[in-house]
Amino acid sequence: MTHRIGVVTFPGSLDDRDAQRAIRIAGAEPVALWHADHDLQGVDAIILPGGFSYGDYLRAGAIAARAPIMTEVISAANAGMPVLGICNGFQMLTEAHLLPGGLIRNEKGNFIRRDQGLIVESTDTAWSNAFTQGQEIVIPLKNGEGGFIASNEELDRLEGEGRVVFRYSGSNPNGSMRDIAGISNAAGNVVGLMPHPEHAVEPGFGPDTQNAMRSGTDGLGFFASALTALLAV
Ligand SMILES: NC(=O)CC[C@H](N)C(=O)O
Repeated sequence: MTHRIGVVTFPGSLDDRDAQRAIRIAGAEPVALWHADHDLQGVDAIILPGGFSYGDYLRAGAIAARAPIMTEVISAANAGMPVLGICNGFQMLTEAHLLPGGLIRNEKGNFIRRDQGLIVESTDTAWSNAFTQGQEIVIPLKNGEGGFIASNEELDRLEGEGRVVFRYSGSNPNGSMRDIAGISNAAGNVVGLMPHPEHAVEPGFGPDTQNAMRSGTDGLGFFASALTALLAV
Protein backbone atom coordinates (compact mmCIF):
# COMPACT_ATOMS: atom_id res chain seq x y z
CA MET A 1 0.00 0.00 0.00
CA THR A 2 1.34 3.42 -0.90
CA HIS A 3 1.17 5.89 1.94
CA ARG A 4 -0.10 9.37 1.16
CA ILE A 5 1.70 12.31 2.76
CA GLY A 6 0.10 15.75 2.53
CA VAL A 7 2.09 18.97 2.14
CA VAL A 8 0.22 22.15 3.05
CA THR A 9 0.81 25.16 0.81
CA PHE A 10 0.31 28.60 2.37
CA PRO A 11 0.69 31.98 0.64
CA GLY A 12 4.47 32.45 0.73
CA SER A 13 5.43 28.78 1.07
CA LEU A 14 8.66 28.08 -0.83
CA ASP A 15 9.64 24.51 -0.13
CA ASP A 16 6.32 22.75 -0.64
CA ARG A 17 7.31 21.41 -4.07
CA ASP A 18 10.65 20.12 -2.75
CA ALA A 19 8.82 18.37 0.09
CA GLN A 20 6.47 16.74 -2.41
CA ARG A 21 9.43 15.61 -4.51
CA ALA A 22 11.20 14.19 -1.45
CA ILE A 23 8.07 12.23 -0.50
CA ARG A 24 7.93 10.73 -4.01
CA ILE A 25 11.65 9.83 -3.92
CA ALA A 26 11.12 8.15 -0.54
CA GLY A 27 8.43 5.94 -2.09
CA ALA A 28 5.23 7.58 -0.87
CA GLU A 29 2.56 9.59 -2.68
CA PRO A 30 2.61 13.36 -2.11
CA VAL A 31 -0.76 15.10 -1.78
CA ALA A 32 -1.00 18.88 -2.21
CA LEU A 33 -3.11 20.43 0.57
CA TRP A 34 -4.29 24.05 0.56
CA HIS A 35 -4.22 26.37 3.59
CA ALA A 36 -7.74 27.71 3.00
CA ASP A 37 -9.43 24.28 2.87
CA HIS A 38 -10.81 22.26 5.73
CA ASP A 39 -9.87 18.99 4.01
CA LEU A 40 -6.90 16.70 4.67
CA GLN A 41 -7.95 14.46 1.74
CA GLY A 42 -7.47 11.33 3.81
CA VAL A 43 -3.67 11.63 4.05
CA ASP A 44 -1.66 9.43 6.41
CA ALA A 45 0.87 12.10 7.45
CA ILE A 46 1.39 15.85 7.02
CA ILE A 47 4.32 18.16 6.31
CA LEU A 48 4.21 21.89 7.02
CA PRO A 49 6.87 23.21 4.64
CA GLY A 50 9.47 25.96 4.80
CA GLY A 51 9.17 29.45 3.40
CA PHE A 52 7.73 32.78 4.38
CA SER A 53 4.04 32.12 4.94
CA TYR A 54 2.05 35.36 4.90
CA GLY A 55 5.34 37.21 4.45
CA ASP A 56 6.41 36.39 8.03
CA TYR A 57 4.14 39.26 9.11
CA LEU A 58 3.40 39.55 12.84
CA ARG A 59 5.77 36.68 13.69
CA ALA A 60 7.02 33.91 11.40
CA GLY A 61 4.36 31.18 11.34
CA ALA A 62 1.89 33.10 13.51
CA ILE A 63 -0.74 33.74 10.83
CA ALA A 64 -0.32 30.32 9.18
CA ALA A 65 -0.94 28.65 12.55
CA ARG A 66 -4.45 30.15 12.42
CA ALA A 67 -5.20 29.23 8.78
CA PRO A 68 -8.40 27.23 8.17
CA ILE A 69 -6.66 23.88 7.52
CA MET A 70 -4.79 24.09 10.81
CA THR A 71 -8.00 23.14 12.66
CA GLU A 72 -7.80 19.74 10.94
CA VAL A 73 -3.99 19.52 11.23
CA ILE A 74 -4.17 20.14 15.00
CA SER A 75 -6.91 17.50 15.49
CA ALA A 76 -5.00 14.96 13.39
CA ALA A 77 -1.75 15.67 15.27
CA ASN A 78 -3.51 15.25 18.61
CA ALA A 79 -4.94 11.96 17.35
CA GLY A 80 -1.42 10.68 16.60
CA MET A 81 -0.91 11.40 12.89
CA PRO A 82 2.77 12.00 11.99
CA VAL A 83 3.29 15.74 11.39
CA LEU A 84 6.64 17.29 10.43
CA GLY A 85 7.25 21.04 10.48
CA ILE A 86 10.31 22.15 8.56
CA CYS A 87 11.72 25.61 9.34
CA ASN A 88 8.70 27.89 8.75
CA GLY A 89 6.67 24.76 9.49
CA PHE A 90 8.47 24.43 12.85
CA GLN A 91 7.58 28.07 13.53
CA MET A 92 3.92 27.23 12.74
CA LEU A 93 3.96 24.23 15.11
CA THR A 94 5.14 26.35 18.03
CA GLU A 95 2.64 29.10 17.14
CA ALA A 96 -0.12 26.46 17.02
CA HIS A 97 1.06 25.14 20.43
CA LEU A 98 1.60 21.65 19.05
CA LEU A 99 5.21 22.11 20.18
CA PRO A 100 6.48 24.23 23.08
CA GLY A 101 8.83 27.21 22.92
CA GLY A 102 9.31 29.64 20.05
CA LEU A 103 11.71 30.71 17.31
CA ILE A 104 13.24 34.18 17.40
CA ARG A 105 15.57 36.24 15.21
CA ASN A 106 19.00 34.63 14.77
CA GLU A 107 21.46 35.76 17.41
CA LYS A 108 23.54 37.86 15.02
CA GLY A 109 20.48 39.21 13.21
CA ASN A 110 21.43 37.86 9.80
CA PHE A 111 19.82 35.27 7.53
CA ILE A 112 21.94 32.11 7.58
CA ARG A 113 22.38 29.62 4.76
CA ARG A 114 24.81 26.76 5.23
CA ASP A 115 25.17 22.99 5.27
CA GLN A 116 24.52 22.09 8.87
CA GLY A 117 25.66 19.15 10.96
CA LEU A 118 23.10 17.73 13.37
CA ILE A 119 23.38 15.09 16.07
CA VAL A 120 20.39 12.76 16.23
CA GLU A 121 19.51 12.75 19.92
CA SER A 122 16.29 10.72 19.78
CA THR A 123 15.23 7.98 17.39
CA ASP A 124 11.99 7.56 19.27
CA THR A 125 9.84 9.69 16.94
CA ALA A 126 7.85 9.18 13.76
CA TRP A 127 10.41 11.25 11.83
CA SER A 128 13.75 10.02 13.23
CA ASN A 129 13.43 6.26 13.76
CA ALA A 130 15.52 5.48 10.65
CA PHE A 131 18.62 7.07 12.23
CA THR A 132 20.82 5.79 15.03
CA GLN A 133 21.15 7.69 18.28
CA GLY A 134 24.24 9.89 18.24
CA GLN A 135 24.51 9.76 14.43
CA GLU A 136 25.70 12.95 12.74
CA ILE A 137 23.80 14.00 9.64
CA VAL A 138 24.26 17.03 7.37
CA ILE A 139 21.33 18.87 5.77
CA PRO A 140 20.89 22.51 4.64
CA LEU A 141 19.93 25.29 7.04
CA LYS A 142 18.46 28.59 5.80
CA ASN A 143 16.55 30.93 8.06
CA GLY A 144 16.39 34.34 9.66
CA GLU A 145 14.41 33.38 12.73
CA GLY A 146 15.83 30.08 13.87
CA GLY A 147 16.80 30.76 17.47
CA PHE A 148 14.89 28.26 19.61
CA ILE A 149 13.82 29.63 22.99
CA ALA A 150 11.87 28.22 25.92
CA SER A 151 11.87 28.66 29.68
CA ASN A 152 14.52 26.77 31.62
CA GLU A 153 11.77 24.65 33.11
CA GLU A 154 10.47 23.75 29.64
CA LEU A 155 13.99 23.03 28.37
CA ASP A 156 14.60 20.71 31.33
CA ARG A 157 11.30 18.97 30.66
CA LEU A 158 12.13 18.51 26.94
CA GLU A 159 15.53 17.05 27.78
CA GLY A 160 14.16 14.90 30.62
CA GLU A 161 11.46 13.42 28.39
CA GLY A 162 13.90 12.77 25.52
CA ARG A 163 12.11 15.24 23.28
CA VAL A 164 15.19 17.07 22.00
CA VAL A 165 15.39 15.18 18.69
CA PHE A 166 18.21 17.07 16.93
CA ARG A 167 21.01 19.26 18.23
CA TYR A 168 23.39 21.42 16.17
CA SER A 169 26.90 20.01 15.94
CA GLY A 170 29.89 22.33 15.59
CA SER A 171 29.14 26.00 16.12
CA ASN A 172 25.60 26.98 17.04
CA PRO A 173 24.31 28.86 13.96
CA ASN A 174 21.55 30.98 15.49
CA GLY A 175 21.83 31.14 19.28
CA SER A 176 19.29 28.35 19.86
CA MET A 177 19.12 27.49 23.55
CA ARG A 178 21.04 24.32 24.42
CA ASP A 179 21.95 23.98 20.70
CA ILE A 180 18.46 22.65 19.97
CA ALA A 181 17.68 22.20 16.27
CA GLY A 182 14.50 20.12 16.55
CA ILE A 183 12.03 18.80 19.13
CA SER A 184 9.02 16.51 19.33
CA ASN A 185 5.72 16.40 21.20
CA ALA A 186 5.34 13.93 24.06
CA ALA A 187 3.89 11.21 21.81
CA GLY A 188 6.70 11.58 19.24
CA ASN A 189 4.38 11.93 16.22
CA VAL A 190 4.89 15.70 15.87
CA VAL A 191 8.42 16.91 15.10
CA GLY A 192 9.68 20.39 14.18
CA LEU A 193 13.17 21.36 13.11
CA MET A 194 14.86 24.36 11.52
CA PRO A 195 17.16 22.65 8.92
CA HIS A 196 15.70 21.23 5.71
CA PRO A 197 15.70 17.44 5.10
CA GLU A 198 13.73 17.84 1.85
CA HIS A 199 16.75 19.52 0.22
CA ALA A 200 19.01 16.52 0.88
CA VAL A 201 17.36 13.57 -0.83
CA GLU A 202 19.15 13.18 -4.18
CA PRO A 203 22.80 12.28 -4.76
CA GLY A 204 24.66 15.23 -6.30
CA PHE A 205 22.15 17.83 -5.15
CA GLY A 206 22.38 17.64 -1.36
CA PRO A 207 25.01 19.21 0.90
CA ASP A 208 28.63 18.22 1.26
CA THR A 209 28.80 16.27 -1.98
CA GLN A 210 32.54 17.00 -2.26
CA ASN A 211 33.04 14.86 0.82
CA ALA A 212 33.35 11.23 -0.25
CA MET A 213 32.16 10.15 3.19
CA ARG A 214 28.78 11.79 2.63
CA SER A 215 26.02 10.99 0.17
CA GLY A 216 24.20 14.31 0.47
CA THR A 217 21.01 12.32 1.05
CA ASP A 218 20.76 12.36 4.84
CA GLY A 219 17.33 13.96 4.54
CA LEU A 220 15.84 10.73 3.22
CA GLY A 221 15.92 9.25 6.73
CA PHE A 222 13.12 11.61 7.84
CA PHE A 223 10.75 10.36 5.16
CA ALA A 224 11.79 6.71 5.58
CA SER A 225 11.08 7.10 9.31
CA ALA A 226 7.54 8.29 8.65
CA LEU A 227 6.87 5.32 6.35
CA THR A 228 8.13 2.93 9.04
CA ALA A 229 5.95 4.68 11.64
CA LEU A 230 2.91 4.34 9.35
CA LEU A 231 3.53 0.63 8.77
CA ALA A 232 3.47 0.13 12.54
CA VAL A 233 -0.01 1.70 12.86
N1 LIG B 1 13.56 28.59 5.14
C1 LIG B 1 12.52 28.97 5.85
O1 LIG B 1 11.55 28.25 6.00
C2 LIG B 1 12.58 30.33 6.43
C3 LIG B 1 11.78 30.40 7.69
C4 LIG B 1 11.48 31.78 8.22
N2 LIG B 1 10.58 32.47 7.40
C5 LIG B 1 12.76 32.47 8.59
O2 LIG B 1 13.34 33.20 7.82
O3 LIG B 1 13.20 32.26 9.67
